[in-house]
Amino acid sequence: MADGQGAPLEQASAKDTEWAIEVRGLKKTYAGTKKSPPKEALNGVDLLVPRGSIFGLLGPNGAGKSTLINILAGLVNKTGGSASIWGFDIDKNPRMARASIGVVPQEINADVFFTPLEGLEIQAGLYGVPKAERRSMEILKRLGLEDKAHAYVRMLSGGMKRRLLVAKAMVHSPPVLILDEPTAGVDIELRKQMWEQVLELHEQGVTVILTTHYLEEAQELCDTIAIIHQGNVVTSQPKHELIASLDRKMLMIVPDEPLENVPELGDLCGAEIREDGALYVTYKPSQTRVADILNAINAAGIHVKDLSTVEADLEDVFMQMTYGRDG
Ligand SMILES: Nc1ncnc2c1ncn2[C@@H]1O[C@H](COP(=O)(O)OP(=O)(O)OP(=O)(O)O)[C@@H](O)[C@H]1O
Repeated sequence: MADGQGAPLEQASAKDTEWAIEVRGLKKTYAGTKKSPPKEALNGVDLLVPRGSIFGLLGPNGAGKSTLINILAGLVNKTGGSASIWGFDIDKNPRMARASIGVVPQEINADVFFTPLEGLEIQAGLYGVPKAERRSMEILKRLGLEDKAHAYVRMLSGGMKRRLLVAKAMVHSPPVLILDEPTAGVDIELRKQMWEQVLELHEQGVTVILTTHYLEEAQELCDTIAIIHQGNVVTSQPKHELIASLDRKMLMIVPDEPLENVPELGDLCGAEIREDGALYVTYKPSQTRVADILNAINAAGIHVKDLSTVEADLEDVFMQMTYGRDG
């Protein structure tokens, strides 16, 4: 919890670092039981989260994301390796490390006995934030809950309850906020609202780390992405570099007459015909020029009516980095 010194975190940072989170060789093995063997959930994870980023932590079910978050939040003990939050090592300086991070959990476990304002005040007390320094109303305002400050929590909508969880994670003004599946099971409208909140927090200088199963969410929000798979980080880089590294682009070619057979294009690219008779071509931009594909299509006697390119997206990367590795 907070160290009670009231020192701004920027000044108090244990060492000058550009990283919000620095994880090296992190390991976690859950003890086995009579029925199940020990489980290696993290096998030596290295992860650097730049300050000021919106960082997406992706991975299939059971990859180890929650384990990693829970170690950072001080809820699970690591088996090996090291982790620092805002320059504070979680072993050497656990209080400052914990004061530097806010975690918004997956489940809505809103406390029905308190109003949002009371809930925030209690949370601030738990973190040792002195009364004079509490900003509960300001935080509620920031999250659009000002007029619900004195409402019964059970009367809040699902979206408001989620925002209240974010507010609670912010009471001690942590520079790093982790959102665990912030939009799981919410409708599109609420998801968009949540995205706006995340972007606003980011604009206010908060480093945001989020886990999500919605790849379009990571694509929309995050500037940096790590993919974790079977307890290892398989990639961690700026989103655009990650997508470019896939070296895969698609072309949609609409011919004058719908095609019935795939034309002979050699090994320039992969091609398939869509239901409407258009040709869908996949190629590696590092090896093949679009002009060569078009020449081959012309040579096959196909007249092109329309042409569009389709960029690879995070989903393609994710599939290659995770399921493409299995087996
Ligand atoms: N308390 C525990 N005891 C034993 N094994 C556990 C425990 N918690 C998690 N595991 C196992 O560790 C592995 C990683 O789990 P973790 O919850 O970190 O994955 P995750 O990436 O968060 O998955 P999800 O996306 O489904 O939440 C899984 O195989 C899981 O079954």
